[in-house]
Amino acid sequence: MSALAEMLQGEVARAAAETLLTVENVSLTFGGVRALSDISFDIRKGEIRAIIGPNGAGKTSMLNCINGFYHPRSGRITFKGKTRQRMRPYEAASQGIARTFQNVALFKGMTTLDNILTGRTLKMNRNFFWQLLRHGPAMREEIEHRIYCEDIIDFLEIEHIRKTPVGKLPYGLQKRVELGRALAMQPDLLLLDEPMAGMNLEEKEDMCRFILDVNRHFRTTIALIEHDMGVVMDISDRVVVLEYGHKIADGTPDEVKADQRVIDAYLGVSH
Ligand SMILES: Nc1ncnc2c1ncn2[C@@H]1O[C@H](COP(=O)(O)OP(=O)(O)OP(=O)(O)O)[C@@H](O)[C@H]1O
Repeated sequence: MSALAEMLQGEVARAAAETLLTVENVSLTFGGVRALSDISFDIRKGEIRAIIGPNGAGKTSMLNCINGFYHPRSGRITFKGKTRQRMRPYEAASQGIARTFQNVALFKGMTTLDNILTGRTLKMNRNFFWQLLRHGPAMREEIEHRIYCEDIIDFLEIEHIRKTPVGKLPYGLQKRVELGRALAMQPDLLLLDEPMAGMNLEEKEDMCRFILDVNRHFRTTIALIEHDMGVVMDISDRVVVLEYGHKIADGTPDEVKADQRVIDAYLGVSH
């Protein structure tokens, strides 16, 4: 093999190794509404990838396709080298995709610790019988899961609310607990749907710091939807922009910021 061919092969292999998820020509419709039209982009291992766009652009629908909640009408999604046509949310979760929601989705009557422990469910090996007995291997396993969750609680600086029912917590802290539960799944890919929605400035700054820390400390790849452009441009490695279900731009924050179609979309210029 020539030196050039070898080099090219190396490049291809490296690019493949660096890509965690590929979305290819994905389309999704609801009755007459085309929520997504022929969308393609990728997410590289270790990056923070933002998905932005005006209201109704298709951002949440895209996350829902990635985590198996919606099944695209056409196109395909490849995660960790495995291409799938249809996948259910629990299969996506067991393969390493965790998710938080636009409106917090926690068990409001349960404590912070118990909510975060629910994130370990898929990691539990002992069956229901052992868990009922709370004895032997099941007991040991539960202790290990609790230690793991306590570490996450320390990491997210929420020790003071570990025994508080989450329904009693302010919204910003509930969002942090939800992040904790997703982290408890030890995901390869973390999907965050508007993690800073409804937060005040201080809460937003905290959440930004935690997202960056999660990315660096756990090396978790993150895809996030966020409306706050300052935040998106500050913390993302790359940004994909949707408008009316179409992809209109894809690149670094600087590239996207300078793109005329993006400027028009955000200023409401009709095409
Ligand atoms: N379950 C559904 N049934 C019918 N239409 C839907 C459904 N989910 C989304 N849509 C439609 O698909 C389009 C894209 O919606 P989506 O929620 O993905 O946009 P979005 O960019 O996340 O918007 P927002 O920023 O307001 O959350 C919209 O026209 C929306 O009305």
